[in-house]
Amino acid sequence: MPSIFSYQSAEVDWCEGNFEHSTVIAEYYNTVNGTTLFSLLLLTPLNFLVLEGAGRSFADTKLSLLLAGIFSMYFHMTLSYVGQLLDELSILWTLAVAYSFWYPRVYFPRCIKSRKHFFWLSGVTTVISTLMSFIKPAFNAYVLNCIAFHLLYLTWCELKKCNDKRVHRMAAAMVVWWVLAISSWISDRWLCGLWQAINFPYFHSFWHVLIAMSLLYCCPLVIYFDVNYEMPSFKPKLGYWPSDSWPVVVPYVALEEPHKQC
Ligand SMILES: CCCCCCCC/C=C\CCCCCCCC(=O)N[C@@H](CO)[C@H](O)/C=C/CCCCCCCCCCCCC
Ligand SMILES: [Ca+2]
Ligand SMILES: [Zn+2]
Repeated sequence: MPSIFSYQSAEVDWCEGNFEHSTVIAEYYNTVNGTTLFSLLLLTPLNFLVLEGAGRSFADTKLSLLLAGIFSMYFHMTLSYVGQLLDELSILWTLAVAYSFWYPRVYFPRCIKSRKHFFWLSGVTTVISTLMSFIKPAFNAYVLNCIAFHLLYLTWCELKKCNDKRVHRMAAAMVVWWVLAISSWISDRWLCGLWQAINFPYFHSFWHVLIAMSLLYCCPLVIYFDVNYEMPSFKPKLGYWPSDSWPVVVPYVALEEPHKQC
């Protein structure tokens, strides 16, 4: 019986052929583009600096994003059962951390009276989901992807209340990247025979880059809404570095000076 750490002991094997470019790395392009995912995920916490400047710390969110990137690379390198679980559980816990810290109070269920209570609710749900993850890891990835639909719904609710064109533009970019990402993920899962027939089984590696792009737009947006709710004396502003008109840009959120209270 193979060890849970051994190569190819995972329940899932992505469309890309194994060990075609290296004897150590099972899925070469998925791992390499996992590195891109990792690098882009490293860029997202730069947005948190503005909040740290305003006296809040987000070490947990940054750490969990970092771990998600590292475990994704380990999973594709080994295709081991442990790699698969680490990959999925790190995403689950990143989502749990993000929900605990960033979920706007106005959307709390009625029975939840404070962020501390919501924190406990997220914690208990995540621990139960973690235990259930061991039952059928291949199914977990579908459940994790469904959480994006809830994020889409929340974005929609927020956009209805917001007239700032920059916010609508950033949300549109986030959704476009996500649609491209999820299409790549699904097509790798469901149409692998077709991609192998045309010798192009690389859609999962595209997913890595595309979902990271979506998160790059998602982070400033989440912080924008959070500042509006939690720090009403500050005015958040969305922008693009180095400039709006460049073809390749890094989205960011900035805080304008607090309004003077007289
Ligand atoms: C201000 C901070 C807010 C941050 C909120 C964002 C929360 C980010 C949560 C998770 C990070 C995801 C990192 C992606 C790692 C992908 C690794 C991977 O590819 N794993 C696959 C196997 O290699 C696995 O099959 C994938 C499973 C599904 C992952 C689903 C992730 C959902 C992330 C939701 C992103 C929302 C983007 C906006 C949607 C409108
Ligand atoms: Ca494979
Ligand atoms: Zn992957």
